Amino acid sequence: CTRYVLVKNTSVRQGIVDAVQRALKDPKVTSVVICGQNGKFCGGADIREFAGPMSGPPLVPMIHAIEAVDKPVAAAIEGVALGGGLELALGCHYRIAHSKAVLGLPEVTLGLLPGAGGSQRLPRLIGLTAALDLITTGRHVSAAEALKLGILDQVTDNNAVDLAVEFVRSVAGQPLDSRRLSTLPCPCPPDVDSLLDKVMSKVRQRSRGALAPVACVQALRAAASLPYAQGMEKERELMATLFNSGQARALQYAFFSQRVVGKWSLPSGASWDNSTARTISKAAVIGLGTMGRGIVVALALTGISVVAVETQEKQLAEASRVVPAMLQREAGRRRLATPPGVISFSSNLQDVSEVELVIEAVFEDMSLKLQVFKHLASVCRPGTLLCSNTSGLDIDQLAAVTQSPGLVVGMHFFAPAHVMKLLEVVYGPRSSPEAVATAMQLGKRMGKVGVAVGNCPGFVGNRMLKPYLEQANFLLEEGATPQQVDEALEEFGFPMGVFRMSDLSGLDVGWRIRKEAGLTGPGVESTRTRQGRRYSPLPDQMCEAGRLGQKTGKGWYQYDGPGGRVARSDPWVDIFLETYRAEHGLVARSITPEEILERCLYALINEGFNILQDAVAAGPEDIDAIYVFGYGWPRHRGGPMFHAGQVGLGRILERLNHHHSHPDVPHLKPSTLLRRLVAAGSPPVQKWREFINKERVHSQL
Ligand SMILES: CCC[C@H](O)CC(=O)SCCNC(=O)CCNC(=O)[C@H](O)C(C)(C)COP(=O)([O-])OP(=O)([O-])OC[C@H]1O[C@@H](n2cnc3c(N)ncnc32)[C@H](O)[C@@H]1OP(=O)([O-])[O-]
Repeated sequence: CTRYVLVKNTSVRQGIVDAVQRALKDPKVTSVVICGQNGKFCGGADIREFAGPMSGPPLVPMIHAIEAVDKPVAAAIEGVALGGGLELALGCHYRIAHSKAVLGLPEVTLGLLPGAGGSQRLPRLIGLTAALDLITTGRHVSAAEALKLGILDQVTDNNAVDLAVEFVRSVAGQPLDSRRLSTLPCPCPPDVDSLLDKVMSKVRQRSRGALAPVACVQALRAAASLPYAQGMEKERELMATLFNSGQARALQYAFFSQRVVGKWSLPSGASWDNSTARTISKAAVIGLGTMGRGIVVALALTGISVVAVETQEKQLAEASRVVPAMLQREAGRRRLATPPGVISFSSNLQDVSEVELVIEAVFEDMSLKLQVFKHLASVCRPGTLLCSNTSGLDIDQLAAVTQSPGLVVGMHFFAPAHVMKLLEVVYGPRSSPEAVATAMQLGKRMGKVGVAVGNCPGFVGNRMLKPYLEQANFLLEEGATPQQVDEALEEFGFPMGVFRMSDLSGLDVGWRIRKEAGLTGPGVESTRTRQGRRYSPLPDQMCEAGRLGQKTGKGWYQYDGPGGRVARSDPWVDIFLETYRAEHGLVARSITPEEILERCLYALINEGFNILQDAVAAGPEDIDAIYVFGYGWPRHRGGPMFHAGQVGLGRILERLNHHHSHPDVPHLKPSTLLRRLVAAGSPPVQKWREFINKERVHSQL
């Protein structure tokens, strides 16, 4: 057994082909081990190669050639064997892995299917049922699970390559027929058709218009019912369709966006690679409402010691009971043996004096937050980082009441905070790079997708949501029903339409904010114009009627009672809307799903362009990651800014101009950046950052 070293990513395929051929010809070689370099087997195909023509030997014949070799070939898996990497390992006769290795076929998450024989070999190895689960979800499995499933032959805590060498030597000369997966039948349960139908309907329901999960089931149906060669033909056909789809491009863009946002930069020039983060081991959370409790759990799961402070005794008692159970549950879900962090509960703000970082999570009220920040500034030791979990208040105003405004940032979590992936890290004009770096690193430790954003009302996510919600309300005024609006958005791919979502989160949240902004409340006239802009008082009137959403059993829909989850249309709402229109002299018209999507989505996208123009987000990827990870934007549509590029910037501009010129919809004034991008020939989304920077230098924005 001779070791051949395979070099460099771009030449990996050629390297494997050459090495296997040499091994075949060399009579001294009795067996072969394929391994990776630097402790990593293979993360799969290079996704960046998908944009252009593929060079080098193609993967499928290469894997067939390995499988056909008449000397035993083992894959020694360290680190990862994902996608094409696992498919390569499935072409080997044996698979030996290190206990920390991770395996999977995540192609579905990139809008593809395992297109190098994975959809045909894996079910032949582990059976149709288990293969359906792995391939349609794309989930990663540990070496221990892979061993149990039968993907691996052996797992070791020691050197996997050494074990694989020893192993293949021991089996040299033994027959290999039963080890060539392409020659085996696919183990299926007796009711195979009903299983496939069930999985297909589950996948269709879960994926909301995504093509890849459906194609994965089709490929597995072929594995279950056709000989290997015909199954491969089906895999090839399905892969060709997916490969050229807009969805695959969107999902691959989303994969890279998630990584781009980690490489944050601030307008000052500070960035991830020139700023140092502090390592936090002791933190505090102030306020143990829903958000505070989730944040405590998210911190404790990283192993950080947390002081959890709540001044209201009743709330504190409840949190002390509920939070440890939440932690236990979440640790179980993440398969952590014991919850690592230590939590101490307190009603005394003085107890945060020794921590390195505080996250304030009290009620969304500026005067209350200012009070807490003043108190923290006097209690905490100098140098403590002070963070606010605000969803849109001014970070700079909070920083101004502390001695070290550079150490203040926003950390905007999304409910439930221990589950949702998004974290907006909000920097004010005085926030130091160190504070931003620390918050971003802390987010990463918590498993979040952190996005650094500038300080403005609503930051990025909620600022874009405002015009989207406004348009949804205007559509009700003009003749749509909540169901029509929600159905159009859900058909687009959102898990929930805007009105269902509003019922879930509570209509009173926005009501309180509008009251604070002087837009509604006692003494404010009930007109359709407020502060010089079109305004819909519909949601305020719903709140005034006590319809706050699911918690009151009634909102835009009716529910089985307070806390009910199943939304049913409510004739009360229809009468309410008719009465409202009559009072304001509005004549209901028929509104198409296309108009609903244009009005809601293009309003949101237009605000995204304004945000880029104002440098509140560093690039379109930041906005897209925020919407995919925090606002339910369908991942297979990339994100709002990517979607704008797919639709065509010229088309978006034309439709915004059209709606803007409508006398009753004066809100949709196209952003200057959008106009300039269209004038510049609508460059692809990957070029916008560069374009914006150039425009800024030439003072065009
Ligand atoms: C015929 C077709 C056959 C086949 O069925 C198709 C496939 O295999 S489809 C593929 C199926 N495979 C997958 O879907 C696996 C996708 N990859 C992963 O899940 C994780 O990256 C991995 C677990 C491997 C490492 O996680 P980690 O340690 O946290 O590290 P990280 O995530 O931060 O990445 C580090 C850097 O590597 C980059 N990069 C990574 N992978 C790829 C790639 N495949 N390509 C290109 N680039 C890739 C990544 O962008 C980043 O670049 P940068 O410039 O430094 O920002």
